[in-house]
Amino acid sequence: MSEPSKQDAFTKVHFGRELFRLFRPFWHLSAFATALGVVAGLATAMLLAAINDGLHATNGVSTQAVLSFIGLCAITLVGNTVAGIGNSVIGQKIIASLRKDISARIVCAPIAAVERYRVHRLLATLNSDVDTVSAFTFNFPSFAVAAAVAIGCIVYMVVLSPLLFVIAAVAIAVGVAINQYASLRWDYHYKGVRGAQDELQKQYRAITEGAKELRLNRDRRHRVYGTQLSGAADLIGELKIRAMRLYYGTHAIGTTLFFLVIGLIVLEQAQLGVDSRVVSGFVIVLLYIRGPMDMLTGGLPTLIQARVSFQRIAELSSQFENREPRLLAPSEATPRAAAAPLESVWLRDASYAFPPAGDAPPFKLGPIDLQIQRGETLFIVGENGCGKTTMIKLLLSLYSPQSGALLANGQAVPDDALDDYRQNFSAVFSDYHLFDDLVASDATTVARATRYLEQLELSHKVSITDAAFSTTDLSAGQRKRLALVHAYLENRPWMVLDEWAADQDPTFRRYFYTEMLPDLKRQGKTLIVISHDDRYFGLADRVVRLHQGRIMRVESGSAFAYEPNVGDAAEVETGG
Ligand SMILES: Nc1ncnc2c1ncn2[C@@H]1O[C@H](COP(=O)(O)OP(=O)(O)OP(=O)(O)O)[C@@H](O)[C@H]1O
Repeated sequence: MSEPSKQDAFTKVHFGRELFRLFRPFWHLSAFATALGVVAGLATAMLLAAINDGLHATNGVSTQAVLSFIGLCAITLVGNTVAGIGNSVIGQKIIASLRKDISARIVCAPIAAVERYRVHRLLATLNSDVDTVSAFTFNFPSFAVAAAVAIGCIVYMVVLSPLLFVIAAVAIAVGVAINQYASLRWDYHYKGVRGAQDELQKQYRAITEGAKELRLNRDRRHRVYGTQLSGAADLIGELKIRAMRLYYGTHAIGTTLFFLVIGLIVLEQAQLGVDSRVVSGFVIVLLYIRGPMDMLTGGLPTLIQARVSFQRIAELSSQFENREPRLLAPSEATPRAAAAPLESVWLRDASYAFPPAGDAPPFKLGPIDLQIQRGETLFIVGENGCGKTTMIKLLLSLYSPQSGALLANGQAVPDDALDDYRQNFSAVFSDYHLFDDLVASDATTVARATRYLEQLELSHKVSITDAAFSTTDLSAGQRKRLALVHAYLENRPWMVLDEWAADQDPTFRRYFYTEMLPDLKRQGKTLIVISHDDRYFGLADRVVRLHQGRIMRVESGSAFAYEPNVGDAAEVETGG
């Protein structure tokens, strides 16, 4: 569980600058709405003055006073309406842009950074932090209006009676000091809340994605629900209760201060030598100013939460710094260079080490020296955890080598060409994500997809409807075949398949190795296949064997015997 102390390590963020950045695209509307809100606020203060004058008008209220009263009412009405609508529009636009902005950072982030950050923390930022900042930005222009009204009221109080104002100012200063203390405590509590929200998100994932395991394992079920999830939920509740206690305590003190000041002024008006007209005007203003003051102090929790959330977002942004800023530029803005076909890929003395975690030494791949030629069928084999997937992530430029280099056609790939380089590859990872729709919806694509569904023996379960698969509720092996349909449709010259055959039945596995791969090879595809199926190693051109992060051997496929009938028949009969 993250404690506030851990949160202190957050990247410090300049709150004002972040706010400015968010509001900048909408500054016209924001300035207009806020200005009208301020005008409405000042008109309201003038209405108070007019009411006070009316109350003490000995010869009745003049026509001019009535007209100006009506005028002020109209200004208040229009100003408040426009400010309210304008603020809502800005709030919604900021929410949308914040969501898109953070998502863009995730889409463009280095893969290693995304893996390190962890999904539950990303989700917590995408959900709670964005909502918190949105709640604040939504209210921000109203704070500005409330501040303007409060200032208008203060000016009116000074004009009415500097002496009474000094008394009120002392009370306001005490109120501000109390609020300042409360805001510091709030900040402390809310950082704790935010840490617990990460944990809660993690446990939400555990109870949804691990539903089956939890049903089977009573001890884990109690641990996840009874200790971890409930612990996080209770901690959030506890910290929020503490913070709210503080907030309502300070709020109540503020309210009492108001009435104490009013009582003091009314009680001591004779001693203070202040006219009753001034006193009543002052009391009206003090009663009225409570609304804006409540708005300002009530916004304190939102402000503090927004500050913490801004820090979270800034932390994410700083970790997701990317050297490929154009990943989301429209395709036409990044014309595929008339690059030569990818003839060879070379991992030249490349190495990659994961950051250390815990006491165990971090895994290091390499240095590795491996060249792959176009058209080759290369099997990458080795024990679990020897670095096969890490190596293909380097080959696909999803990880950057920490030493050595990745060369395409003998040349280093510059940062701005990495995305083009990757477009040479289709991949089905062992932890693949299955998209349920097709990227293109033209008739040719749909016809090709339908053909692949037939080829992969899925057409009795899945069809294409509105450029999407009719269902993805399939068995594990069938889902993986569907992922392969996407790879086929991409029709890239290089294909990477990470233990694709692992959950296929023996018949289909044999079909994959003996029919599909050779067929792809005949089409000129370069095939990089991670495999544990040693029975089929003989079908590769080369077999690269990794051991503990290093290439142990590179052998020709012909070094492995493949006996087409004996092994397969036995496997099919015994079910693998
Ligand atoms: N994101 C990560 N952060 C830290 N360590 C990692 C990460 N991913 C993998 N590793 C470590 O790197 C090592 C190699 O992992 P990799 O996935 O490359 O192995 P593999 O050969 O593909 O294994 P398998 O056959 O089980 O799929 C493992 O020891 C693993 O613990």
